[in-house]
Amino acid sequence: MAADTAAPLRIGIAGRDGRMGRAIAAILPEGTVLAGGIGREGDFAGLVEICDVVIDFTHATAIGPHAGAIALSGRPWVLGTTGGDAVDQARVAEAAAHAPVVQAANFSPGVVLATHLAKLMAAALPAGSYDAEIVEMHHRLKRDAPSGTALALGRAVADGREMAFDAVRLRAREGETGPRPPGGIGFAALRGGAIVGEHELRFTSDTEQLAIVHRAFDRSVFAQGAIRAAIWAAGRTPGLYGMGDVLGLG
Ligand SMILES: NC(=O)C1=CN([C@@H]2O[C@H](COP(=O)(O)OP(=O)(O)OC[C@H]3O[C@@H](n4cnc5c(N)ncnc54)[C@H](OP(=O)(O)O)[C@@H]3O)[C@@H](O)[C@H]2O)C=CC1
Ligand SMILES: O=C(O)C1=N[C@H](C(=O)O)C[C@H](O)C1
Repeated sequence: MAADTAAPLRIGIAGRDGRMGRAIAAILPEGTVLAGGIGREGDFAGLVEICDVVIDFTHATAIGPHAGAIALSGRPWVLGTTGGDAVDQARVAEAAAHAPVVQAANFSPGVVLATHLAKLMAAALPAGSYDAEIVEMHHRLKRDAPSGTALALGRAVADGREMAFDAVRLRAREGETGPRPPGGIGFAALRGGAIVGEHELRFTSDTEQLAIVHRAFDRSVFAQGAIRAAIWAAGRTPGLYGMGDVLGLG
């Protein structure tokens, strides 16, 4: 008997009752079904078992344990959680050796393009004369800073300049900071109200400034991207993918 090709894609949401989990559940399209969802006390490995793909918007402390469960199951994982460290990222990479993993600090198409532009601009504007600074603003409940998107933009600038990001990243300024180190990439994180997500990358020289600005007006822009990534990831071979892959941009 032929396989039932009309079976809906079973999507699980880790962080189901959070801001992003609710935004995703609200717009799941035809051809998909919400198979389950969990909060912080939930059984992630159990959720993975009953789904074709898991979308994960939770907290940085969950990245490592969730990556372990994904590696064991081989199930596709769409990871939007930010705030993880290098150890978490190593666990994500390990999971991606066993399962298709789509990871993005920001699932909006505008940010995919902004990140690409950031790299091109950084390659064109000499680091010695154009100072790169990234300003982000988010709602008052955001827990990590700088945002994952701000860090991704910073990495793109470092890539464009062929520098190691950790070597040029400038951390928070306070007190007697001394002059700005040449070639550094600075960050400022603002928090307030219900702002969904704003990012601005500025290249400033002695005589001019060039900037890219992205503003998300509604979480549905991230939710749509994450759902698109989930549909794309189902049935893929293991690997660590980004939204550029999902959108066919490489
Ligand atoms: N990549 C992107 O495009 C975007 C990424 N994000 C990122 O997604 C994450 C979630 O954001 P948001 O939805 O606003 O956050 P919320 O605080 O609104 O929701 C977080 C959800 O995760 C659950 N949770 C909290 N701590 C843990 C834990 N230790 N283990 C497992 N689950 C946990 C919560 O459970 P409970 O319901 O039990 O409290 C809740 O359901 C953040 O890292 C944020 O930066 C956000 C927007 C877009
Ligand atoms: O926590 C948020 O809200 C957001 N987090 C992501 C990030 O840290 O970059 C993406 C978006 O800016 C909203």
